[in-house]
Amino acid sequence: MTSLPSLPSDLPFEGIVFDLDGTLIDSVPDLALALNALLREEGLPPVEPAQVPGFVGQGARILVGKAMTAVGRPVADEGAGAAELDRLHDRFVALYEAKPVEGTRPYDGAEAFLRALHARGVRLGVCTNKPHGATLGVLEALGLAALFDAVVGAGLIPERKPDPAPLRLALERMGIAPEQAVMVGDTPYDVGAARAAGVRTILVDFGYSPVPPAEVGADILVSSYAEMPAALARLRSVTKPA
Ligand SMILES: O=C(O)COP(=O)(O)O
Ligand SMILES: [Mg+2]
Repeated sequence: MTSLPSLPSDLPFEGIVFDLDGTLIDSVPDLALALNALLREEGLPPVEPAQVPGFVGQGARILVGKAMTAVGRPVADEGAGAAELDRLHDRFVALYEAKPVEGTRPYDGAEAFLRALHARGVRLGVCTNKPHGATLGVLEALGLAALFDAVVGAGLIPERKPDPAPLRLALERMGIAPEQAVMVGDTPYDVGAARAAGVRTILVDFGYSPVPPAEVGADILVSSYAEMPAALARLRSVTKPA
């Protein structure tokens, strides 16, 4: 049996909410597959997988819009463009939901870290801008769904990160007060939501942040899941977000 990472003996929080794409899982392979299937149907050229991280983090509609711009057919999100973007978004989500985990994998050490926290009785949640149905499909397919007390994906409520509302909903469902929580994410959208909700933050530097991770303003920055136990211990000196 794989041994679980050792956590600090005294944890300075009761629950952790994780972002999904770019934080727990590298989902770009399947996002790129679905995007390119959509572009092919539209008679447009494909995007390079290396471009896709720059599209992820603000939800599927923005992802599709950025891809359309990248292939030279920008769609304005107003008037007739908004209806066109709705159509492209719905088709993208259908294509993605049909094949969400062909190449998607948790980052090294992420699953063992989740299992160690779960075994310690820490309450766990997911708060993502990925559509809610697709989020549940990915977590089930990767065998991670049972580890979480709350999963909040896009569409459950109208607001998306960096608005704090979806994070607050996840915490409410976990039964955790903001000051007893930590948010682990990869972008300014995660840190923005957490600060607005009064939640401490850990940022991973290997995700899809559009700005340099050190400039995002998280309380603690880590470069791998191996660094997480020490990061959790350091949270003790982070009393509340600035
Ligand atoms: O933009 C998305 O679709 C998902 O992004 P998130 O899991 O990083 O919130
Ligand atoms: Mg993310």
